[in-house]
Amino acid sequence: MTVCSDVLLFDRPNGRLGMGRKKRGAEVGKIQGYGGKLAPGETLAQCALRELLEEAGVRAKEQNLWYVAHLTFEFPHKPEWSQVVHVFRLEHWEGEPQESEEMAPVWCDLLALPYDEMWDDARYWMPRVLEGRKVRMRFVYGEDNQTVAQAEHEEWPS
Ligand SMILES: Nc1[nH]c(=O)nc2c1ncn2[C@H]1C[C@H](O)[C@@H](COP(=O)(O)OP(=O)(O)OP(=O)(O)O)O1
Repeated sequence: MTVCSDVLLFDRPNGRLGMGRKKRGAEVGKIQGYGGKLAPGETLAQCALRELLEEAGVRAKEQNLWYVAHLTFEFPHKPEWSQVVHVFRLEHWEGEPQESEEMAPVWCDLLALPYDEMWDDARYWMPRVLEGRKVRMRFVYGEDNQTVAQAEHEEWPS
């Protein structure tokens, strides 16, 4: 299955979360973290920082990335969309997110995230991540490829 890294810019002092609105691809119009597919030979953290730079022009250090979620998305009716996404929270970075070919930056109020404009799974896992919990979940999307049909917590391997 495709593997992706994903970064959430956690601007705690200002009570906001930095994400981007997708300008192209399957998720056009959706608000989501900055991220993309793992390139050969890359670690998840390297991928996260590369995608953040490519999509938002923001630089950050690996030591400031916090691993917060392991998410498996299954699309039985569109298998090519199925993927595993590793989510990192970032609290320190350099620069202000800039619009790129792929994303337009969006700052969201941490207390009122725009779940209606995000992937349907976000409402299940993001509140937990924002509470500081580490999450491992699996989602199965329904026939419309837009609505979560099944959501479950998974065990971390011991
Ligand atoms: N269901 C979902 N919920 C969510 O919150 N984020 C998701 C998601 N599905 C994908 N993402 C995020 C993870 C990652 O940041 C990004 C991956 O999207 P894509 O597969 O479109 O990758 P890209 O086309 O950006 O990859 P590259 O071509 O490598 O840049 O979308």
